Amino acid sequence: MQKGVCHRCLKENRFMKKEVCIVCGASYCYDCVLRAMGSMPEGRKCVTCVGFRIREARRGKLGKCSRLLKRLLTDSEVKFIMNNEMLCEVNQLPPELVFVNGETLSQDELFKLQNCKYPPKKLGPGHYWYDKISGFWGKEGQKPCQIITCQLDVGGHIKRNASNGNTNVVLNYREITKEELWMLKSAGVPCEGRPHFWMSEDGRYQEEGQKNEEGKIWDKTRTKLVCAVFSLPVPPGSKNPSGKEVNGEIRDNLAQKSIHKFLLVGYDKSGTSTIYKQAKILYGIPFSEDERQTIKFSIRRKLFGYLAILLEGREQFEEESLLEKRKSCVINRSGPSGDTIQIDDTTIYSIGVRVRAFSDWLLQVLQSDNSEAIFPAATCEYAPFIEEMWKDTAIQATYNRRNELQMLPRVATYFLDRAVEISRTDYEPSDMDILYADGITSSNSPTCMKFSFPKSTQDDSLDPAYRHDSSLRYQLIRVHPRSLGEHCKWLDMFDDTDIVLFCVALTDYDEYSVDRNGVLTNKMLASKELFESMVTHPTFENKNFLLILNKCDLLVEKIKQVPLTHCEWFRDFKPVVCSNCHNSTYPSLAQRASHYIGMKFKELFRSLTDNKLFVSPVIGLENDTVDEALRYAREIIMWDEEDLEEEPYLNNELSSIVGEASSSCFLLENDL
Ligand SMILES: Nc1nc2c(ncn2[C@@H]2O[C@H](COP(=O)(O)OP(=O)(O)OP(=O)(O)O)[C@@H](O)[C@H]2O)c(=O)[nH]1
Ligand SMILES: [Mg+2]
Repeated sequence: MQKGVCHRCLKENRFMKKEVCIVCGASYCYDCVLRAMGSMPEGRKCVTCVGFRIREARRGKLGKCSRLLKRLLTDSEVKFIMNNEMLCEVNQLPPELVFVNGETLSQDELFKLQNCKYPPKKLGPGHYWYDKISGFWGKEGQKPCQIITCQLDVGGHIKRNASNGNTNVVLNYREITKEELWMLKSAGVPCEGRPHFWMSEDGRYQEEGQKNEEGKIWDKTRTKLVCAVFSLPVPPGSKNPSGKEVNGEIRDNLAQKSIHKFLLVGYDKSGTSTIYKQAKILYGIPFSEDERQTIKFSIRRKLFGYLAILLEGREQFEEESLLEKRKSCVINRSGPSGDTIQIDDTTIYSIGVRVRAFSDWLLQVLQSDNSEAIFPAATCEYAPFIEEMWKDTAIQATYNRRNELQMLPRVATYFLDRAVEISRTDYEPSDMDILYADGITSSNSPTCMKFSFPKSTQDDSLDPAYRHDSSLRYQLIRVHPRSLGEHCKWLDMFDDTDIVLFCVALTDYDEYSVDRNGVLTNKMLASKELFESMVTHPTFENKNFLLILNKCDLLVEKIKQVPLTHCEWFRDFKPVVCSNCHNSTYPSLAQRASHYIGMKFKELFRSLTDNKLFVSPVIGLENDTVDEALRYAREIIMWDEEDLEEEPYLNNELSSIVGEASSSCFLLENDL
């Protein structure tokens, strides 16, 4: 039967949702489903399929009916049918299809497994490994996906290569995977040599041959964070035992869905940490005390750096004005009128003794190697000097000419305006300060946050089933490319990513940085190279990619100074110059440049994957654009979930519709 056709009335309507028989896969439209499926004593099966075993590929969908059925029947009817579907005997998993540590299960063993306190989630036919001592559970050849109840007497003995690890580190007979090795290292477990550890369910471990048992690895927040980033399981907490779930309780269809993962990556300084922090603020995820302290320290250190630039600028201005004075003296002496009027502004840029002493000290410290060590203590101690210095007329005069100081970044103004407040002992950074400050953690280790989207007005244009999705959880993981290794070789640790948010700084086209091999490279080309290695990475085949074109605000200014063709990849950018087109509906040069860059990435993506790249322009420092981009990412994942096996063309058809919902995305989607 052709796709999109109802198996009963044979009418074709590809946009109409259909309900599918869990045995034969036949799909029925709204008008036919009740006639074809009858009273559904075993759930959604054609009348002729009742009594037959379900198609195993559909086991994950047991108990999760479509919106169509919910529209047709009352809540309690749907609940009753779904209950039957999950609990009736013929729909149960046949034990002989489940292998644990290489051995097939008996009915008894399967019962034990399904009814223990923490049973495996989504158990279907297949080959699994189970470490009885720690409770680790996973699919054969893969990293652990869950920690289930330990000491269950099911299946055979675990094999060393059960999870296909190649780290030379053995845990309860099994060689662990590299993700687990990161986890152990994060917990401070010494993994040098070829150690064999014994680890119990509560995370206490002991190296073979050593007498002492070591503390629990699960007590460390860092370990849990690493687990979250690499999708490794943590012990089922007492607060949230999953024990009862398997016994047929129907939970909300959406709540059952596992967490959706967004992987945020971009070349150096493309703005990933800004977007990450923006997301935290947007979705109400507080910064931890640790993060706040780290950022406070970095703000203060930066402030000292900005002050130093001001001080150097002052010196320069002072010298210039002295020179100017000398010149004007010469002119005055030889002037025809004999006038002796002189404007003496040298005093404006000269500073007092105390400020000069402080200034000398600061410049010296900044140039020394151990400034890191001096700063934390020094910042508070010198707060009174900062105040005095800030009030100094010479400094203020220099600050007024800050546009001439090339070394001073734009963001400096934000912090310098509040220099006195920031250097006080009781200063605590606000969310805005954190956003404007650089970085989020002191190292470049991956960071992640779980969040859900608050309901917005835009959501009304979405499918009703997704409207109230505060129960849906998302995870944003920010990874620095440096921690992905050469050619992104560590990328496979993020194999369960739902969508990659690839961030590009639009202003990179005329900027350069030194690459791994010490060669000066155009940053846009370096960004392109990183994009290529991610897109072509074997584990990322067929992944959704959303290109985030960041720093739109800065592009507007830069494009006036430097043409886009500066970058060799953009040589054929020829915007039509239209002298009469000054009205606001006509796209600006920056908009056209950003379209064009988006299009270049789209072309590249299509040539590498045959898939469609989604694009979203963003200003990292403005919350609404970041919100829009993340919601767009959510929409893209949703289309994927709209059962693509039934309607594979949905993706393209919908993109323009949804484009309208996310206005800034629309611009690109439509034009390209
Ligand atoms: N004006 C403007 N500045 C931005 C924008 N996005 C980021 N920035 C600034 O660009 C700089 C780099 O941004 P980050 O978020 O630190 O970039 P990153 O990707 O984390 O860079 P790494 O530290 O190399 O990982 C910071 O000073 C940000 O404040 C933007 O959209 N507009
Ligand atoms: Mg950064």
